[in-house]
Amino acid sequence: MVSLDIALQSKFYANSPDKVLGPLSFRVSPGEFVALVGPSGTGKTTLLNMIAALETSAPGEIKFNGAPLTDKPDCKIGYIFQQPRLMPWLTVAENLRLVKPVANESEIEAILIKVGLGGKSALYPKHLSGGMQRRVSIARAFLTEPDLLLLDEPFVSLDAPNADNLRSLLSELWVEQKSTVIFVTHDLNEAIQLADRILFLSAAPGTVILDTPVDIARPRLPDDNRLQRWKSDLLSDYAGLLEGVLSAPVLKSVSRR
Ligand SMILES: Nc1ncnc2c1ncn2[C@@H]1O[C@H](COP(=O)(O)OP(=O)(O)OP(=O)(O)O)[C@@H](O)[C@H]1O
Repeated sequence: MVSLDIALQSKFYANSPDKVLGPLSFRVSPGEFVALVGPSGTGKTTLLNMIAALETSAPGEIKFNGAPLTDKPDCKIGYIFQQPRLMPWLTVAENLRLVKPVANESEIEAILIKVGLGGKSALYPKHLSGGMQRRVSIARAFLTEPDLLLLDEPFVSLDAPNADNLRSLLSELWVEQKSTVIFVTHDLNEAIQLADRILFLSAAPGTVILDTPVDIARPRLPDDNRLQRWKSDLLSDYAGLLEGVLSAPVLKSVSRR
């Protein structure tokens, strides 16, 4: 588990004059599950990439346990992308070993059993359904027991039962491993179900316009009335503030649910 401190004035890409992010300042405590919700193009993926050192940041803008991020962060980071990104020419076990070459067969099988894929280690991605491939990507992230887990809309475009199953699986693994989590989503219901705290980002350039704890005791099931009540209260308390965020095209369907 790590704490994460973000303090950045601005983020630009070299090939564009437009500011993507900033100013942005927040802290994530060890073991905390934070959801980032915001309109499309507000820099959420950019921020995750900066935290994972896949994108440049200035010295001191990102700190793990109070220490500035370096090219090789000295904490284990798991990253689950929108698409599973499995190597099609490698088996399930070989895909998992990409992140942990020393993992032995029983370790691989143990994590596959946890994600409901026991006995599937020798299969190739093309033999798996879309939902199963996402399970492999979750197994790959948790195999390293990450201190910090970054998730970028991992359940988008899945059918509702599959997405529900994978959210439960994510919650179980998080409770077990207690990684610090940053979860990007467009789905407010999903954020409320999973997160300890939600940060709402403005339209680009992304800044935090609302930082709210989700004070609902766990476990939280998707059809739990407390989630809907909490959402209604949030939307009535902060209607004006969140209007821009929740009326963005990609979020419209969510706020109607
Ligand atoms: N490598 C890059 N070079 C230049 N501009 C980029 C690059 N990557 C992203 N951008 C731009 O930065 C802005 C933020 O993109 P980003 O993908 O971080 O937003 P996002 O909030 O994750 O969007 P979405 O919710 O649609 O996934 C966009 O305008 C995008 O076009």
